[in-house]
Amino acid sequence: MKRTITGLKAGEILDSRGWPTVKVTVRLEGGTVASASVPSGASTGQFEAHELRDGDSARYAGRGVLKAVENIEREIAPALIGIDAVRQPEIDRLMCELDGTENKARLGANAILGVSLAVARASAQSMEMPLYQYLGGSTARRLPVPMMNIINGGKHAANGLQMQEFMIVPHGAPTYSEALRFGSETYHALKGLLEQDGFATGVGDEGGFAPRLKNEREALELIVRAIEKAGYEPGRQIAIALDPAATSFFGDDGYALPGLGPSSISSDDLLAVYADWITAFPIVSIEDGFAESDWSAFAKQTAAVGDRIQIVGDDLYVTNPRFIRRGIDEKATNAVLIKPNQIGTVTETVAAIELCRRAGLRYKFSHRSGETEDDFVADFAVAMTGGQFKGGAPCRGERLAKYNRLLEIERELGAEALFSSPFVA
Ligand SMILES: O=C(O)[C@@H](CO)OP(=O)(O)O
Ligand SMILES: [Mg+2]
Repeated sequence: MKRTITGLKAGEILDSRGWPTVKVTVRLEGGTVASASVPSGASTGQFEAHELRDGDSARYAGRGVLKAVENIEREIAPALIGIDAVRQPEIDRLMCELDGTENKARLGANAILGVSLAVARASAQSMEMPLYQYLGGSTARRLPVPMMNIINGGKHAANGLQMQEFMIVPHGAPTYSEALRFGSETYHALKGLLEQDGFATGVGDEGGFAPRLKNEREALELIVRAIEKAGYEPGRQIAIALDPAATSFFGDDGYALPGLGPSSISSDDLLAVYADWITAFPIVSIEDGFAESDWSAFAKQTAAVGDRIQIVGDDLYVTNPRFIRRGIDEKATNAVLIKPNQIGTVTETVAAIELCRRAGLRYKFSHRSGETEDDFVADFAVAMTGGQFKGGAPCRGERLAKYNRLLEIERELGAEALFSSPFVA
């Protein structure tokens, strides 16, 4: 089969927040054509690979991506045309070298990732292989536990909650499709409770509800009630995961959580708040519980409760082996969040995961809050077998693209599909 790259085209499309993002189409000799688009975060880590924006305030308030598009067509395309699309590591390395910066600032990580994803998809397609199998090999068959964000706060909603994500984790379900059903039923039960209690049921960026609650603890109480109302056992069947994205409420005075107390609190105080919640609620995972600069607080939490729950670094590591290595040395967390656009290529994402595997760290695949209908990350999660994927609420097209793709993969695998909880019950 001929699969030499013969063409690369790019264009601007809109993401789920209505901001522009990059879509890339690759053409191979032999006729294969495949596209991929790039997501975008709101609570971004300081050291994420650089998302190139035009800065021309007359278009999309400066957030256009025409420069990234131009970089793909004028610089990346000539460098890649003629290369076999299966040579992913070489293609990704060539793009990094062409960019020439530490964080992909010149060509843009959004330009580079778009090409990297589209090349992988085209290559898989040219071999008539499902993407998860192409990326993970013929034995890839583990479906992830979905972590569904059903109450949004922080930078994803303007509702006064400082913490960003309150997720349900239906890890006690027998299969992925049953887990999705458990989660969706709980989502609807929560909507009923919010209506009953007189709260608004509008949603935030990831499709979770964004009610004006008193504080974060009330969100946890509501979720437990919703799990029970849907007929499930909190903890054993459906647990809770948090992503406070704490950098976004951290300042010179400490952590500002006005719903929980009048003044900012210290890392140790916040550690105590989490310790209290872990006892009171069935929490199995906390991501970015502290600011990305507060490494010692992560390590303290991991030492204190890391044998009971998962402590995840997201903004802390930005899917970058350099920071993950520091996390390993300092025993900062026992898990790593994986977002391909934080690092910028398929090959480097896999390298980050390999590092986690060698160090015995868990890893959790993730969407971004600004998403498109592209479902690449669903296949990627199955390919890498980490057993967990967070994709927002079970509603809205850009979130469902991933959850529904996982349903398709499950059907395709049939009796060979595996599903098991990475969490202690
Ligand atoms: O913090 C996160 O984990 C993500 C995804 O849920 O949010 P964002 O894409 O805004 O960084
Ligand atoms: Mg996060």
